Amino acid sequence: MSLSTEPLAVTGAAGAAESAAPALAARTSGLRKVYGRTVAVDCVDLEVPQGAVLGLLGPNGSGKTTTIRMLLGLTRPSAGSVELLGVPMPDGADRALPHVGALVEGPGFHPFLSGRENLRRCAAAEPLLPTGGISRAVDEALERVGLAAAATRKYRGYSLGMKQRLGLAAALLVPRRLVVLDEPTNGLDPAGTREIRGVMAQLHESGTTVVVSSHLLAEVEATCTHVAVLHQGTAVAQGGLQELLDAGTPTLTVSTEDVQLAVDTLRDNRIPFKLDVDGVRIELVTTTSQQVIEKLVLAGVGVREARRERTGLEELFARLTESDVREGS
Ligand SMILES: Nc1ncnc2c1ncn2[C@@H]1O[C@H](COP(=O)(O)OP(=O)(O)OP(=O)(O)O)[C@@H](O)[C@H]1O
Repeated sequence: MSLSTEPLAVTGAAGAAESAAPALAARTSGLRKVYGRTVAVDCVDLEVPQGAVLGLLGPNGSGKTTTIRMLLGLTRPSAGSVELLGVPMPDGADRALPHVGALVEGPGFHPFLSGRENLRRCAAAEPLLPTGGISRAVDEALERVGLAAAATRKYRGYSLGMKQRLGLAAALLVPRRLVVLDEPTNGLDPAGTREIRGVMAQLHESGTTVVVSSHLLAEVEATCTHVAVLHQGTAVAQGGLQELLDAGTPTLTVSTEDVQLAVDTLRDNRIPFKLDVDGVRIELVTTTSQQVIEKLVLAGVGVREARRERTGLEELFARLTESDVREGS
């Protein structure tokens, strides 16, 4: 991935963020945050390519929210640097943030105002939104997150999913170059999750860069083009999702009732394997799944099911979360 180190020309109120597109929508270098004795984030070099949907993946407490807060200038790094849309943070916050929509740590809405009234207040504080455009922007944002029908209801009567969607609507009041979402589907039912995914897909199609944190691999796999895996505050993997998925050694799990015959066949063919719950598991290092299946079938092994699995990212993420479970026990 090429890095743009060129300083961007600063023009007008929004400065660099408006004048040219940096190669990376966000970048951190040697990012570190310490709270007392807790090192929440350490040595994180994050690169968010323009137009990517980057999943910040990691178990609870791995530093996702802290990283996002530093990206947005909500907290100052103890060490290292952050660039958002080509400008340094937090000092360039006034220039970058009008182009960034964020849903972090539950939005602060007024409980006794309706969803629409709340959004109008948010809209009035948007530097890029002219006063005359507020009503339309609010209605469009409500429509986009599926809250148009509930727009006049008081915020305190909203379900968790509706509150989350109103937060997303606030983040989408003006076209953004970058949208940052911290665990946006937390606590949502499947329908709410689908709606948030739909909005993310729309953002991606329109060229908006998205950073979304999650502790769920499946969630990231379903929505992201890129991923960065955090573990105990450090980034242990980063890159294109497909690249990472392809990086590990694939394995083939063969379910069979003829386990002994399968074992003998694999030994005869010098194919390393492990016994699995209902069959054998083969690391596809020197052989392909087709070759393995052919050898087993020719030897008379009744293959009930054969599946390639445990790709690079899954393997890595499993290792992370398993080590956390051990540490916690
Ligand atoms: N304001 C704070 N003061 C003290 N410690 C903090 C603070 N914020 C975060 N931490 C600690 O920093 C570490 C990383 O926390 P962070 O919230 O960034 O992780 P996370 O990956 O977002 O977790 P989760 O998935 O549970 O939201 C944790 O050990 C957390 O307890």
